[in-house]
Amino acid sequence: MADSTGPISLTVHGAAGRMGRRVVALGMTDSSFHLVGAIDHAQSDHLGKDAGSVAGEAPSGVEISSTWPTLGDQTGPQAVVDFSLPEALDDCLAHCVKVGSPLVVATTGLTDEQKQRLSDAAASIPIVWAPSMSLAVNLSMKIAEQITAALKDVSGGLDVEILERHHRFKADAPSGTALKFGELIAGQLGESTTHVHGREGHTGARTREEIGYHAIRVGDNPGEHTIVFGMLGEKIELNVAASNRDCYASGALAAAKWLIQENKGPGLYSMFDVLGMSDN
Ligand SMILES: NC(=O)C1=CN([C@@H]2O[C@H](COP(=O)(O)OP(=O)(O)OC[C@H]3O[C@@H](n4cnc5c(N)ncnc54)[C@H](O)[C@@H]3O)[C@@H](O)[C@H]2O)C=CC1
Ligand SMILES: O=C(O)C1=N[C@H](C(=O)O)C[C@H](O)C1
Repeated sequence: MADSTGPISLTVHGAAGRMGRRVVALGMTDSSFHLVGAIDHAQSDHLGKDAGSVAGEAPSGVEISSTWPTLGDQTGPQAVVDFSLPEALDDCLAHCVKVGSPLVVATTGLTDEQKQRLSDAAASIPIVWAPSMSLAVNLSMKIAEQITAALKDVSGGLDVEILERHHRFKADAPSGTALKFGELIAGQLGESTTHVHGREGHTGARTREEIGYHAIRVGDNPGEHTIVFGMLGEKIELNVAASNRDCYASGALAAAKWLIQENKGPGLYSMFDVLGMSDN
């Protein structure tokens, strides 16, 4: 149970997708949650089908729909978990603000304008937003910051390159996680850091200030990031890899529980907050 008022009424946005299905499946087996809504695109082939069945589980009694569930006079806690597409997020945000629902946003590839709308919405509802809901990835981000802080002034200079590998279906590049690693590492390196996406042709020698990003798309890889800290004479490679998508799905559900159990007010929270890894 999420708290004394009973299980969290869970709505999954993007429920028919690769991630949405895993959130539905894990949410159904967790007594802290009661699945009440499964939203997907109005043109989805899965509209009208049972969300549990689409997820490969027992029927849930909840059909995949393009309209939001009406929770009526139910007084228990509710939460929305979003794994969809950037262009789908605005409607989801508007709905959550309208009904006052806590929201977990996992979708990546957001525009600057969308990030601003997320911040604006967080003035009225609690939102967890993170490019990776994985414990191992978030811990690796903290380790990457520490390695950078320790090596940034190393004799001969430090070169940081970020390699990410994902399944062939991924729509955005580089991954939201790679960008977040880069942002955190740049925070340690300093303001003159530049971000270089791939290299081709006569690029000249690498500068000390740049972070390089390389996006690999292969098969069914559920997500892997390697941060290379190269020096003259030696290197460190920090590798974090998912074996399947459940690290993200269970992280998102943990974030929804955290919002409810900690009784979080309006605000924009990160997985560092959820995992107790924030600096402040
Ligand atoms: N933060 C994290 O830990 C993770 C984030 N992601 C991100 O989550 C997102 C989804 O990833 P996948 O599940 O692999 O993609 P997917 O393409 O399999 O699923 C997206 C789902 O959203 C649905 N959708 C599209 N338009 C919609 C609309 N207007 N309303 C409702 N649903 C709509 C699609 O029909 C589809 O079912 C991506 O941005 C991905 O990068 C993925 C894994 C982990
Ligand atoms: O699309 C994916 O699959 C993933 N997307 C996220 C990202 O862009 O960082 C997180 C994870 O790596 C899987």
